[in-house]
Amino acid sequence: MEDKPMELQFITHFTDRYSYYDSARLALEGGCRWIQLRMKDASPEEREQEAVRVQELCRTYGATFIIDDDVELVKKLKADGVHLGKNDMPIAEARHILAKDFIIGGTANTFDDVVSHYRAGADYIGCGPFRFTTTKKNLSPILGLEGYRNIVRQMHEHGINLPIVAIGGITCEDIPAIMQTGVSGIALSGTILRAENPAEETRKILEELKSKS
Ligand SMILES: Cc1ncc(COP(=O)(O)OP(=O)(O)O)c(N)n1
Ligand SMILES: Cc1ncsc1CCOP(=O)(O)O
Ligand SMILES: [Mg+2]
Repeated sequence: MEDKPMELQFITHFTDRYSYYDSARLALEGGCRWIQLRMKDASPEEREQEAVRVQELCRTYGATFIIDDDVELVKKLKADGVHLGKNDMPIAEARHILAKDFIIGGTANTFDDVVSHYRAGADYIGCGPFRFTTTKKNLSPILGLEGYRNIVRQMHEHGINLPIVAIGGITCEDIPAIMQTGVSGIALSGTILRAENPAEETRKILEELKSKS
């Protein structure tokens, strides 16, 4: 696992105002150093083209570059890692393909999900949703602060040490309370892209995270 700060992962999103590439660029300009390229409705060709460009951009900024869902593309481009959910390749299979050289993140909604990702060799957990969001379809049950507290407590009780990244509907104002639950960081998209100045909003979020760590 790379030694880069895990406090903030930006998830790319295509909006009326920004392309996937531009969304990543704005987060990077604001100081985020961990980008996940997530392109749900794109063809494999479009995804690869955009991945090459965003990877280059991440290199320029010295940022970690994760690709959502696509293990083969991660291997082909030598991205830094992949994020996998319930409907994606199982983490154990991805670990077999990618060996120890790549970061693998897994989505969890329950403590049982965390345990199975831990055993399968995940490097971090994307845990959510914190609250309702329109960025992702077919959301799992909302966790809220209590959900994170419960999962973190059970992890301590079972000696499971894995970074937990909270995700889903998170805004800057939520950060103090979310970080208090014991998670390691947050992943977000919408609140940055809805801001009048996304780079400035990213900076504000990073400041808030810094003051809570
Ligand atoms: C950091 C992080 N956490 C969770 C997810 C969700 O992944 P998944 O459940 O596979 O859903 P999609 O993003 O593929 O729609 C994520 N991408 N990143
Ligand atoms: C990939 C993913 N999984 C749950 S929410 C989400 C996207 C980010 O959500 P938001 O735009 O609300 O920050
Ligand atoms: Mg997925």
